[in-house]
Amino acid sequence: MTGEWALVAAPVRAIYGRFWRESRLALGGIALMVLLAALGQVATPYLFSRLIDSLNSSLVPAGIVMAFVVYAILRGASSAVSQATQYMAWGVAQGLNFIVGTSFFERILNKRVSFFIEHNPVEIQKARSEGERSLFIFVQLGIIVFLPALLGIVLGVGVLGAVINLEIVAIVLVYGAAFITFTYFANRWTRPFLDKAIEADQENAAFVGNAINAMETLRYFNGDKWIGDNFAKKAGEVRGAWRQWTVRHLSYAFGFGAALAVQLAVTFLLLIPRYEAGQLSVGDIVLINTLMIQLNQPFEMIGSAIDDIVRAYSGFLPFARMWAEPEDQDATGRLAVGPGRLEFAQVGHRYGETPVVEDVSFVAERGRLTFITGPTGAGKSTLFKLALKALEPEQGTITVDGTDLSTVGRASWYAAIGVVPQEVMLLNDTLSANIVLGREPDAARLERATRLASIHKFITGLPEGFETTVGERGLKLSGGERQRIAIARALYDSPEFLFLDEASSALDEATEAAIMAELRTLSAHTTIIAITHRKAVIAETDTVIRLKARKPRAESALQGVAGPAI
Ligand SMILES: Nc1ncnc2c1ncn2[C@@H]1O[C@H](COP(=O)(O)OP(=O)(O)OP(=O)(O)O)[C@@H](O)[C@H]1O
Repeated sequence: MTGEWALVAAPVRAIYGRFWRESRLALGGIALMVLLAALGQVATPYLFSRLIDSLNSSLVPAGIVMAFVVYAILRGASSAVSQATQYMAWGVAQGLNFIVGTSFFERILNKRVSFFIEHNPVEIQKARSEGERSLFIFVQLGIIVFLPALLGIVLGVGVLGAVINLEIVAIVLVYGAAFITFTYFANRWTRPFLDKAIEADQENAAFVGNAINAMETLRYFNGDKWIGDNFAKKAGEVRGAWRQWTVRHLSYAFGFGAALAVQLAVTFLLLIPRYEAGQLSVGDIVLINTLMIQLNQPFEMIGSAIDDIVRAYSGFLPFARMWAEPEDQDATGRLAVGPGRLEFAQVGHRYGETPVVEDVSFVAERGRLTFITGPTGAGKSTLFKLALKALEPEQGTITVDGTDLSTVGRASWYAAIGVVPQEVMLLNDTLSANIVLGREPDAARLERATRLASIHKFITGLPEGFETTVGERGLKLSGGERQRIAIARALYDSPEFLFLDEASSALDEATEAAIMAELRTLSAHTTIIAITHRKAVIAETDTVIRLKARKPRAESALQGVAGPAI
């Protein structure tokens, strides 16, 4: 299997496997209806041709009249079954959409941090919707095109061969084979344009995601035109590739038309002498004409389905690539928190070839705050990412009350911690939803956390209180308000460990001092580790880990207080 096929096969197998398990009964029912519709499509013209041949006198017997009525009923039933099949197929395929969407989302949730650094939401959403469309098309084509078409061909050819003659069958088959082969090659020749269009479209989605995130800043720099032009350039690439694809296909369409003209001409040249010789009746000619048109249809359907499949395959690639990106490996161990001792022992990490954290050792305990300081880019946030299991240490170990953190499952560790990241992330939802964030709602805990974070008065002073919505990324709030919401969120569950990454950088001195005082009272029961650039927040009794740029190193606490092991 080539790399690309293997890439596509993995999600297709997983998703269709689940689809089959959940929908096989409905799929079986649809297959049965398809069979009935195909039988009807061949049986009714056959019956009609025989009825026409039986009309050889001006007085039509009552039996023949009844037979025409039966023909009409059969025709109606066959049409009803084939319409109903399409709607049933549509309904079943909607079930597939549900499976694709949920499986993809589950998969994305387990991706590594690096995935979210490389891809923005618009790009991910675009890949998901295209992937969903492609997998839907494969099933839809299978059920309402390939299966009926193949049955139609088999039955139609059978009737033609049995009733008329094998030459006509051969003509139909040659035409069909030529049609499908030509479509296949036409798609191979146009595939590069298709891939280019889809790739450019996906890049454009990433570009739009980037631009929307930075829209406010772009405006202040008069960047609207620059961004608009860039978008138009990329959209132009998409349009150009589609145009080239379309022009090629148009020229192939004339080839198909010529093939059909040749097929019909040859058939009638063969038929007319036989009719003259009395070997064929008028009914036979009507039957041949109907069956040929009916038989061409499935071949043409298969041809255009090949078109759709090739397009869907290319459209599926961004989905498959994201599906294949590595996931976070999780351990299964559960953490039993004791006195709350977090220890880094000779921990090292590098991004690519660049060492960022080297040989860092320290201990964070309860009873005092632990601060990590150092110049910008020294690796402070990286140290947090290691402690938060967003990155794995390449050297050394991180232990929590003696348990190696690498053996602890994320869910277990995250149940014990609270985190305030450097960049606060708020959902466009209410203040309470942003603080509770899916945990058990509890008014008392909400009040306690917001009081500790010095934001309770502000929230209760709002007309809608905790039900106030905060806007996209929380942009209806000030930077300091967002930061205090993030602190309240981290404290909501009374965590055993609290990680603060420059959590008070946007606060005025008085608010910062008030929050720090609250945190100091909590430190008896919570291990608190904070990154800061502000010396004013550090007390004499705190532990300080000072990292140095490029060559990080942990130092003793300020003014001789027993500090970390280096
Ligand atoms: N995902 C990444 N890939 C490559 N390099 C990275 C990545 N994340 C951070 N770095 C680099 O690692 C170094 C340390 O980054 P880190 O964010 O840990 O620094 P910091 O000490 O927290 O800085 P600041 O005080 O400015 O927040 C920086 O030079 C940064 O450019």
